[in-house]
Amino acid sequence: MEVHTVTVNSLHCTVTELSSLKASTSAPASPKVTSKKNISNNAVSEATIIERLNHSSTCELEKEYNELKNWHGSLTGNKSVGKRNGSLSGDSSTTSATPGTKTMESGVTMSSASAMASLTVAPAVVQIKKRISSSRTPARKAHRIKFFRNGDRFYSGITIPVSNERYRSFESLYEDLTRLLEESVKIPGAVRTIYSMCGKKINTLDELEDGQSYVCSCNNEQFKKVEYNTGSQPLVNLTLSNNSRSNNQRLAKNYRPASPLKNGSLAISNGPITVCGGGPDNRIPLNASRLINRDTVVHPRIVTLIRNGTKPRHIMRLLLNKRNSPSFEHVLTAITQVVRLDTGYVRKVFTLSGISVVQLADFFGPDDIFFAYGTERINTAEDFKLEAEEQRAINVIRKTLRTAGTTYKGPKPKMPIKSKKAYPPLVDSEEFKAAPAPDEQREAALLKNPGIELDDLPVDIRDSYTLGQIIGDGNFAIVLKIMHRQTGNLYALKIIDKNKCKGKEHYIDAEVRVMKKLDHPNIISLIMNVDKHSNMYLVLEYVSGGDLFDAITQATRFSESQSRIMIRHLASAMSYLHSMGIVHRDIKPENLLVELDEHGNVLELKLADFGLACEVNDLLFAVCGTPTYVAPEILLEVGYGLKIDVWAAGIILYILLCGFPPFVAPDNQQEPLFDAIISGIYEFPDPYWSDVGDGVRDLIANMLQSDPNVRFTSEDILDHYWTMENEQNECKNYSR
Ligand SMILES: Nc1ncnc2c1ncn2[C@@H]1O[C@H](COP(=O)(O)OP(=O)(O)OP(=O)(O)O)[C@@H](O)[C@H]1O
Repeated sequence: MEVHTVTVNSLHCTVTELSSLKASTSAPASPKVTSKKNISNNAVSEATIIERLNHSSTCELEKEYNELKNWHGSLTGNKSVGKRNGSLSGDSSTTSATPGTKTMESGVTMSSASAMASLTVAPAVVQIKKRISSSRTPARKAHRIKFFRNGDRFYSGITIPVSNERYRSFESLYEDLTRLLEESVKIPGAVRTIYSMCGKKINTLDELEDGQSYVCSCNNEQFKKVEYNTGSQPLVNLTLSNNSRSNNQRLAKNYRPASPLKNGSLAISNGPITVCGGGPDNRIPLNASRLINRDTVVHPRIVTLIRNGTKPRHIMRLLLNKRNSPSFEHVLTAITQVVRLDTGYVRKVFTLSGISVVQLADFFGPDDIFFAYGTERINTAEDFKLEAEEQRAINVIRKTLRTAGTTYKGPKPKMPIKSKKAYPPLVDSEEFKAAPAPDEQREAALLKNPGIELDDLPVDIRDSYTLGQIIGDGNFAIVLKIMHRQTGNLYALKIIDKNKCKGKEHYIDAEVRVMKKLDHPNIISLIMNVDKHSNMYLVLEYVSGGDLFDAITQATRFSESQSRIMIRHLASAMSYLHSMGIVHRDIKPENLLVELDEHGNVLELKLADFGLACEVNDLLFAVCGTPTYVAPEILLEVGYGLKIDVWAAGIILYILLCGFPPFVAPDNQQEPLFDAIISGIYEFPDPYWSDVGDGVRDLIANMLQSDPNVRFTSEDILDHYWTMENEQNECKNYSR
């Protein structure tokens, strides 16, 4: 017999429909379908179905259905229940259909596990189904209903189709809901009651309205009126028709309407959607409006949180940005992580004046101080009064807190002092034209100042290279330009003074060990190394444009497109390093070497100086780095890892765009600088930032996240939309 394909739902619905006709039939057990062979050989003919109809009880048919489901490999159960709203089509089948396969329309329902599954059934089933459908009383079309868990504002709910056919009693709906909720959240027992969103008890299936949401309560829990997570609305609400609009407006009476965002756009509140202005023509899809909401509302800002508890209460700050605040629920989660209530999740948030915060925009409006509550009772009279000590703490915060867009009063903050001596780059050819061959006297004179004897130079280096000018002078090393005699190629010779590194020799070993492993276009390559008694000699790839510190001093600040090139190169180098489990630990403009064009534009950037680099096998605790660029977790001594490099790169990106660092202290004093870094509070002050776009601000905010767990990785930097702009124009894709 020819085998055709329809979805398993058709079999299920046939069983369900048949069962509705046969509910009262008691008959001998039907022959069981237990194997693939049975199905394909017998291929469920019309006769078989009718036979079963006459002899099976509902429960037996259901049992057979379950056996089929268990047998069929493709029935792995997609949890999206009622995905196709009862419409059964062959396109979800996994076996190929022969001509004659039919697509069936039906208002019937499907179980969660069967939603995406397929089985082979004879086309006769279609005929039988049609016959049965026409011979029975008209059925109520399945309604798509969303269910939340009582009291859980974070659970996004589950939408299932509900019809009289599917659920012959409330008990069976309870059973299904218990099973489905258990799959995704912890529930204290079986679902026993269903409430409307206003807390009205639902007693019959007919009271469940299509496209609406309800709350499932387990055991005998009272209805909890919280702002349920309506982040994922039932499909029917994606656009507002006149009908759904009236429904929504009716329900909206129970909710505080969201504040209007843009003319005619939908404002999303924690309840049904409300329309702000305009007629039906202003309708826009919900998901689009959600984006408008997030993109227009969210900008990096620091809010102050008062944790509910015994007075004086804990006061803390949290940086909100597009990464941690894409939705209202995400902000609550971020607040939950910061305030750490004894009662767990933060479920209620109020402004200082006691207004309930119900939507994302409320976190980015005029209020920036919020009370955070869990499930505890709110004593409005007492809770919203601040004690003197609390008020003082808030005043201090207010003094230091300047949010984005504020105008910077006072002198422009300065760059820190350069940590290495700068040497003006010489015109390459001139320098070596003067000394094409080895000139011992000249070379000895060159090395005299740093106190190096010419005889100390390793033979390999003396024989192959001509020494040029000193081009760099760090804390532990000097760097000279050298030329390979045979090829005429330029290199840099870094001579590390071991005496200056007494007790820290392992850093030199690590620098060489790490550099030997590396091969990346944005990382200086190590050509050769020679270890001598008093010095370590490294022959390095040479970069002609000097370091980024000097480039910043020259340019004062860079355009977004120039900054983008640099941050891409830096992130590319970091992501390569980090993929090898190596942290640089001293990323700063002095350690970034640049190739410039004749106009001073940066063409290429390369990461240098691996003197503090090391492999990360566990959390690191050594306090090291350079103050302006040091990450808060280093200062807090809580252990750190690869993400400290991302922090430093965030500081550099900020500097590139405005010419000064985000965290500064008067007279470069370290203590207030460290306090500022630990506070995580910085700003994008006008006029320096007035022409800098939101994209790069967002990237910086993500790189300067105080919490390393939330902070971007180097890969995230490369994937950020601002970094990726105009990517085809440059950026080499390089992998190990
Ligand atoms: N490969 C190179 N090409 C061109 N210039 C270089 C190169 N390597 C280093 N320099 C220059 O030399 C300076 C000092 O080099 P480097 O940072 O490696 O020294 P250091 O003593 O390890 O520094 P620190 O003081 O951070 O320990 C750099 O800031 C840079 O200006």
